[in-house]
This record gives sequence, structure tokens and C-alpha cells, in this order.
Amino acid sequence: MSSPMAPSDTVVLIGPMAVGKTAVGRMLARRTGRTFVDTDRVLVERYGPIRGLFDQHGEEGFRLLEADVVQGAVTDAGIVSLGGGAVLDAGTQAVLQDAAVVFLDTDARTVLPRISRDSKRPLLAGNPLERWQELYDQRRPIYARLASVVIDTRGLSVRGTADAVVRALPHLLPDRHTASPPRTAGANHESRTDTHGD
Ligand SMILES: Nc1ncnc2c1ncn2[C@@H]1O[C@H](COP(=O)(O)OP(=O)(O)OP(=O)(O)O)[C@@H](O)[C@H]1O
Ligand SMILES: O=C(O)C1=C[C@@H](O)[C@@H](O)[C@H](O)C1
Ligand SMILES: [Mg+2]
Repeated sequence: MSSPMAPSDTVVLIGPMAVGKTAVGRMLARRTGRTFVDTDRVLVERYGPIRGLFDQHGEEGFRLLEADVVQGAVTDAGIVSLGGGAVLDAGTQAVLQDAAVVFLDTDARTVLPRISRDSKRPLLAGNPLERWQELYDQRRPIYARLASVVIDTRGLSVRGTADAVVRALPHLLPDRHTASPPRTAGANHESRTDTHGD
């Protein structure tokens, strides 16, 4: 069975854990009047906290559920933030081919304060910094290969990163006179509810 393709006006944010995919995606949607879906949030809403999903199904089972959620999310035009490891799935890689894929890049030093006391990202258990770096090293080539745009977020705020995305993809900015407020879809809420559950 062939996979659906993401429309070319879908913007998909990819990159390592805690780089800011969720925070930047939410801000970008607000600025551009587009829908926002965070696939981790959809998973939590549909199946429960991410940590519980890893406990119950293992990483492999989690990836299957995640791939299905991603397929649904990216076939609607809008801003979509993926989980850090979603791009490992071959079907997800295929479906992203036509989308504007934005790789938010960073380094371990920058994300350290965001992950050092993390209990919600099961793959960072033990030594979060070491695990983060290992995963980054494994996945960086995939992020780079899928990217239409790469943004080095080091030294940028969430707002500064959203600005950089708009500069790279200027067609995202709505016409001032016709812009409507952001529509919400699935995971899109302005609330700050944690996207990983629990
Ligand atoms: N540029 C930034 N500067 C400072 N803090 C940031 C920045 N980007 C994100 N953050 C903060 O870091 C934390 C992690 O960000 P976020 O959840 O958006 O990362 P993520 O890439 O979606 O991670 P995951 O892959 O686990 O979903 C949040 O508290 C967020 O507010
Ligand atoms: O990088 C990863 O593999 C993950 C990132 C998070 O967004 C969640 O999707 C989950 O914790 C796994
Ligand atoms: Mg996220």
C-alpha cells in the first residue's frame, strides 16, 4: 500500500529532543495563522503518557503508533512538530518528501538545562546528557537528509527561532488583511500542557 504524501505547504519541524520543536511550532502556528499539531501530544491524548507507552509496548511498539499518528498529522496542511525519533520510521521519511521539512539543530550544551531533570523522555533515562548525545549522533544524518531548511537554534530564543523559520520560508506569513486567527486541530491548543503526558 502506498503512503499518502504530505502536501507541499505542510511545514514539519524535526530535530533532537528538547531543541524546541513543540514550542517553536506552536509559536509559528500562532504567527502564521496555521493549524498546529504536535504528534507527541496526539499520542498522549489518544493512548496515554509517552513513558507508559514505552513501558507497555517498547520502543518498537511506540514507533508503530507514532508512525500512524504522523501520517495522519502531516497529510493536513499546517505546522506539524514531530517527536525527536519519529524520523526513524521509513514510512514517515517517505511521507515527508514533499513537505517543507525544517531541521531545528542544536547541541548538548544548549539543551542540557532542558533535559537534566527529565523524567518524561524515556530514552534519556540514566545519564540524560550522554543519551541525548548518542541519539543525536545516530540521528543527525537522517535529520540532515530529510531537511529542506536547517536552522541552528543555538543562541536563539523560541521567538527568534520562529522568526528564523519565517525568514527561511517567507510564504508562511499570511497577508495582514486576510489573516484569520489560528485554527485548532487535534493537538493544537494554546495551553502549555506538557506534550509527553504524566
Ligand atoms: N530556543 C529556546 N530557548 C530556551 N528554551 C527553549 C528553547 N526552545 C525550547 N525551549 C524550552 O525547552 C523545553 C523543551 O522544548 P520542546 O518541548 O519544544 O522541545 P521538543 O523539541 O519538542 O522536544 P521533544 O523531541 O521531546 O518533543 C521547553 O521547556 C521549551 O520551552
Ligand atoms: O527522540 C525520541 O526518540 C523521543 C522524543 C520525544 O519527542 C518522544 O516522542 C519520545 O520521548 C521519544
Ligand atoms: Mg515536542
